[in-house]
Amino acid sequence: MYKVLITDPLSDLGIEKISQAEDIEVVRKTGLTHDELLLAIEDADALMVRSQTKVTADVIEKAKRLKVIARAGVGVDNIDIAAATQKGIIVVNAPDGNTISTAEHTFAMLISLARNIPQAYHSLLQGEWNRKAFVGTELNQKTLSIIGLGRIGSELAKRAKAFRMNVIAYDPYLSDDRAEKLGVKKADLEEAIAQGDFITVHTPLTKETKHLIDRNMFAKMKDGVRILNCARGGIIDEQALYDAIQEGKVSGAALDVFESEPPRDQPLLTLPQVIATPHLGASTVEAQENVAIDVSEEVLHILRGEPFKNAVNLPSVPAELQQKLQPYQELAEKLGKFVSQISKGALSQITITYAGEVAEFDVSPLSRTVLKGVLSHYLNNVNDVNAPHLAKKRGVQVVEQKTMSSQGFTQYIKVEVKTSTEIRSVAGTLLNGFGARITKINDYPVDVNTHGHLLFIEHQDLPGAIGRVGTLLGSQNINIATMQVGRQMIGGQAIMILQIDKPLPDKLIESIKEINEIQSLYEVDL
Ligand SMILES: NC(=O)C1=CN([C@@H]2O[C@H](COP(=O)(O)OP(=O)(O)OC[C@H]3O[C@@H](n4cnc5c(N)ncnc54)[C@H](O)[C@@H]3O)[C@@H](O)[C@H]2O)C=CC1
Ligand SMILES: O=C(O)C(=O)COP(=O)(O)O
Repeated sequence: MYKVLITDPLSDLGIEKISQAEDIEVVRKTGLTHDELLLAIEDADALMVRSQTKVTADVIEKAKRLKVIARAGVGVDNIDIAAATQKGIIVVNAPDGNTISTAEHTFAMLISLARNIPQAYHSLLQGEWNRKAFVGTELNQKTLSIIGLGRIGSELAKRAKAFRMNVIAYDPYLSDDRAEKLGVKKADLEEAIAQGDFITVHTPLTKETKHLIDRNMFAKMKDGVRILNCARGGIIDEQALYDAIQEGKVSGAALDVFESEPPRDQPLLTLPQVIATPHLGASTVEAQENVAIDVSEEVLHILRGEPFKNAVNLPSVPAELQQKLQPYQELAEKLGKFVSQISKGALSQITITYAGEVAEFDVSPLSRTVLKGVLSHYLNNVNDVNAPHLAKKRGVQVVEQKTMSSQGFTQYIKVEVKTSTEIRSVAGTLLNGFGARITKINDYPVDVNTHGHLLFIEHQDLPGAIGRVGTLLGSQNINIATMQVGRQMIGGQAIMILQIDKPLPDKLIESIKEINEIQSLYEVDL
């Protein structure tokens, strides 16, 4: 039974499926204090949040079973991704579910800002009839500068164009083609800042975008510019915005988000030029259902070990590629597991070589799986998420290469590890109808399947050595399922790989090691 902890208000309908799943216990606890969260997270397998819950490093540290943090929305700035990654916890979000709602909310703010609707309504409620104070401005033919033309920025651009606005956009990842398709003029940041009658931000909040719009930027804007932030508090420097409004440089601002939420004693909210909403961009019935359904599905997939889509701390793998790589995943992991279990000494380098058909793909997801296989021999809780991070932290160099030489196989993967004392390698292939096979160990050609419990023995190729091992195993009632031998030359160095039905008792291992011709023995669990 998996425990899924939900600590922010999520749509009932959106979480219906996960709540009814037989292997899931859903626990909803909203409005927790930080200390209460530290307690509640301890035995949770999954945590589902919106923007309110702060999933800080100490929360992640306290979690003993946590496998996934799911953000029912887009921005993940309330989650310490680095801490989650280090612990191998997958972070997923719902990147598409609230796009339209947030774009529509931003558009509502844009019109409200242009026509002073909130201020006029407020004045009317005060018993006033003041038509002079609230003269607005048309959107028609005005320039809207969009900083960050992602999902929401793009939807906003379409709506602004329908209102006959000139839309210009700054986004370092915006291609000419996409800008053209959207009918948007691509600009650099300075241009977008200098030309906008309205400037709106739609980037994530990151180290790079924190205070992207600062005092310097305000100085470069048109006099009377209007500013919108329906993305994240902190992208715009709030103090600089306050000063720019007071100086008359900025004639109005519409804010849905704040550096600290809920804002307390926020000076911007005392200014008549500022209109604001309490982080309502994604607060529609539709968006909340969408994001809750999306992350519930992701959580179910992750807990059940099935493929999932929207991990924030794993590079995204297109579905088509994922499908092509799927058959190789098991081979990649088993090669890593095998080679690490037959190596001694401190690990310093892992070289992964791909040849044949598999080398035609982007193999980086497979390399992660190889790393997971290798490192899980040395460390607990290694997975695809934290494997590269752990390798780096331990100073293990990872080399990924492709070669033309596939050793006669249609596809071929070789994993070589270098330790402080030796170099070992294990290679394998996928055989039609037989699945993953290990085809080479060090320089010995073999044919071993990738399941169960194996003994890998290095010995001198002398008559009787193999028989003595067999006799000892038989005497202890250990059945040998399959056996492979290989040698470099008659009487020289040789290997034996025995597939046995159960692990050996320590005493028996010692007895085998005492046989004269035996040089080393490794137990390998695959
Ligand atoms: N107010 C609300 O309730 C909501 C707020 N949001 C916020 O809106 C943000 C954007 O959401 P989406 O459009 O869905 O994300 P997205 O990932 O589709 O778009 C973000 C865009 O920002 C661009 N970008 C990144 N760094 C940049 C930089 N330094 N300068 C300019 N552009 C940069 C990216 O290239 C990308 O195109 C989210 O990160 C979230 O913080 C999202 C949903 C609801
Ligand atoms: O999706 C986002 O990034 C949002 O900001 C929406 O936040 P919320 O889920 O409404 O707390």
